[in-house]
Amino acid sequence: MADATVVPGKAVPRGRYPHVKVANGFAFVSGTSSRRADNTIAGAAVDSLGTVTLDIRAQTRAVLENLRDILGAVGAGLDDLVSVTTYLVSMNDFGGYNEVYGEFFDANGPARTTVAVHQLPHPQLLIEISGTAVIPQEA
Ligand SMILES: N/C(=C\C=C\C(=O)O)C(=O)O
Repeated sequence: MADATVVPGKAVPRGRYPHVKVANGFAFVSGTSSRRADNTIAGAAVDSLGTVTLDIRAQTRAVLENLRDILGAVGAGLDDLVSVTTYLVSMNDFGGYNEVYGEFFDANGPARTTVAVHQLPHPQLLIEISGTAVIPQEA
């Protein structure tokens, strides 16, 4: 059986897909950004002149916190992730991303793949992460 969940209080998916799908004890989390429920983007600031400042560290932190919240909705957490795939718009952001990632995980964390992509679904997004977790079973 597979259960699809759109998590209340999180940014509404901008397409016909769930935040997370549960199947056979695994939680498959859709690509997740730093977008907030009000559609603003953590780690993106626009000043009065319209100058946009994007912060990979803030975006990475917000993405991982969003993943944590989405996993929490299906009884899992970041520690239950077994695999993640990270999409960066620029490998110039790899250092900042990697630094914050290391605050959340160590070498016992999920298997990880990081790739650069041409674009993400909003011009202010620098990073998106998808992942798979094993949901802890109650004894
Ligand atoms: N996962 C997708 C987009 C995510 C965007 C966001 O979280 O802001 C998708 O379109 O497949």
